[in-house]
Amino acid sequence: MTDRPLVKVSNLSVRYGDSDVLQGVDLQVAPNEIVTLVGPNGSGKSTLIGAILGGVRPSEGRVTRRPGLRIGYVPQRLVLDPTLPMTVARFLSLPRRVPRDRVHGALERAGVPGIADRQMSVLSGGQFQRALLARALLSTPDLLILDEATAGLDQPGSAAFYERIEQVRADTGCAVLMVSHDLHVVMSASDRVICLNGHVCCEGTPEVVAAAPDYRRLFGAGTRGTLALYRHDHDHTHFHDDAHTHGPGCAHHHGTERGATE
Ligand SMILES: Nc1ncnc2c1ncn2[C@@H]1O[C@H](COP(=O)(O)OP(=O)(O)OP(=O)(O)O)[C@@H](O)[C@H]1O
Repeated sequence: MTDRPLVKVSNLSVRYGDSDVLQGVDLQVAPNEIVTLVGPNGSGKSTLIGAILGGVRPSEGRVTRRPGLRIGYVPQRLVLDPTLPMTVARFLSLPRRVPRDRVHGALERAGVPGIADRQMSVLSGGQFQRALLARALLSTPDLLILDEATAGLDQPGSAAFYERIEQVRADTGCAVLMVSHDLHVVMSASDRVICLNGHVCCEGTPEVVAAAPDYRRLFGAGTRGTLALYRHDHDHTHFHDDAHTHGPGCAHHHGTERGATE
């Protein structure tokens, strides 16, 4: 296959002190796919992202990035001093000066073309997150990584943000790896969902994961309605019941299930 993975995580374990936060995690992100990581609080999602970004050291296993891979990262939050005057354009030009037309191009791609001269401190939550998205897009990433990028947005705001992410993927061809708590909202925008709880509990298309016993055990069964509510464009014609799931304590997973969202 020519579609060499952008990132390959192999048998990754991370330990903090004597606590195993991640155990035997395998994961790949292929070019152009949208992969969503879900999992309860403390299940190791940010740690896994940190290992992929290179800031968290594995205690076992490894992370392989395709040579020359450009990653754009959108953090969960960024706290700026509200008394510090800073326009969006200037924020995008930190730490390196970026030509004005590239700033405008990135803001347009992020869905907020008109905010370049506004102060960062007056942006709405959704605009602020899009400014962060625009900043991540400046490097024309092959892989966009978002860690709970919609924290603080309401559900319609989150849904709009994820639609924009899909648009960015369509326009630029980048792959997307995102962490989200907004399971119901985000799942319809994902090619593949990976449910993490220290290990990979289950993975597959959104439908497969939503139906998986491990997912339902972790998040309850009442998600289908909302999942359906935020579905858009994707024409899923069938449901599977054969999720790639594993019982609690299982530290490995099989191949991935793809293709239902094409
Ligand atoms: N630098 C660190 N030192 C020690 N323990 C840490 C460190 N970073 C994370 N942990 C612990 O590792 C576990 C996993 O944390 P992590 O932030 O990866 O989970 P998460 O799934 O992203 O959680 P959340 O959904 O709440 O953001 C938690 O118990 C956390 O306290």
